[in-house]
Amino acid sequence: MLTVRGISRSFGDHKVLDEVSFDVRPGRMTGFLGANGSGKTTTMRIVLGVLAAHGGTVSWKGTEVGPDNRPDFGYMPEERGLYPKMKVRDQITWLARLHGVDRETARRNTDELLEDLELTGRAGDRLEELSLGNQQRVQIAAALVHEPDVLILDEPFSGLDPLAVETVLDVLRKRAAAGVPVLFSSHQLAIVERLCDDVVIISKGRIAANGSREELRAKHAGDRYEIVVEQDAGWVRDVPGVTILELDGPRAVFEAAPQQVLRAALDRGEVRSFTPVVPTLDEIFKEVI
Ligand SMILES: Nc1ncnc2c1ncn2[C@@H]1O[C@H](COP(=O)(O)OP(=O)(O)OP(=O)(O)O)[C@@H](O)[C@H]1O
Repeated sequence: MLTVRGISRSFGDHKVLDEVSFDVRPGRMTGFLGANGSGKTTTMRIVLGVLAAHGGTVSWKGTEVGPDNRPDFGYMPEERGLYPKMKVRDQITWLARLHGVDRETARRNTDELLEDLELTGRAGDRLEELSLGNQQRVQIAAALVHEPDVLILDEPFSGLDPLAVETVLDVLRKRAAAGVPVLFSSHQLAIVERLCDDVVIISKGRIAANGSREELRAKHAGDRYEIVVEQDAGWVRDVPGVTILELDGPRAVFEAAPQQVLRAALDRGEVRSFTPVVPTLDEIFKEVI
């Protein structure tokens, strides 16, 4: 497990990170969410050791990370930094070799990744000849080719079309399933909602929410319900203690007094459905930041 504890960092007088703590668990995809400038990239750079913290620790498998025991990170930076003139396959293989991977493994890993990322047909093209979305896939291959212990990806899904998102997702899930902790930032909440096991939300340099997707949903669920009956549901507003949030013919969304509403509904006729309303990640995000 990768453990971040009490990380702080300032730039001049500006405190950008204030006691940031969270875990990235092996075998799980952890989404790192926050508004622009909330401190995601700064946190990732400190985790990677390319930027110093002014307080706090990063630990890997229970031991504080230092120059001697840094795990092998696969990093996809926000500023994509590959060579535009170099051919795709040569570039990925070369990056693997830079990480100390032997020639044969480097070639094999490169070809497997290009296949998984549906780039085999572009392997001999220069990077600059590819569309931006395909260049993005090459960046992902570059982060993964040396079989890193931990994956840290800054906005890996930005600029990808929905099919490309699925392709990249499959590749990342495969790594997570093999036991690699995967931390990635994203502004695309719908994607995070669908694919993340764990979610960390940062706001103005502080952790605003943190936990498994289900834990967060349950924690922020409140006392909200949806009922669908046969006839008009307007009577729900007369049930004592109830606050109506939405009313649309036979459907009502309301807060509080669920048992009273259900009883009153059954007295009147058939109940088509009655469910607690679980908040979306989008709603949780807006609530906590
Ligand atoms: N090298 C630096 N010098 C001064 N300020 C910096 C530096 N790096 C980051 N900052 C400031 O730290 C804050 C957090 O920036 P950071 O890049 O970590 O945010 P982010 O959450 O990754 O944002 P985005 O979603 O826009 O990528 C911002 O106010 C930024 O201006």
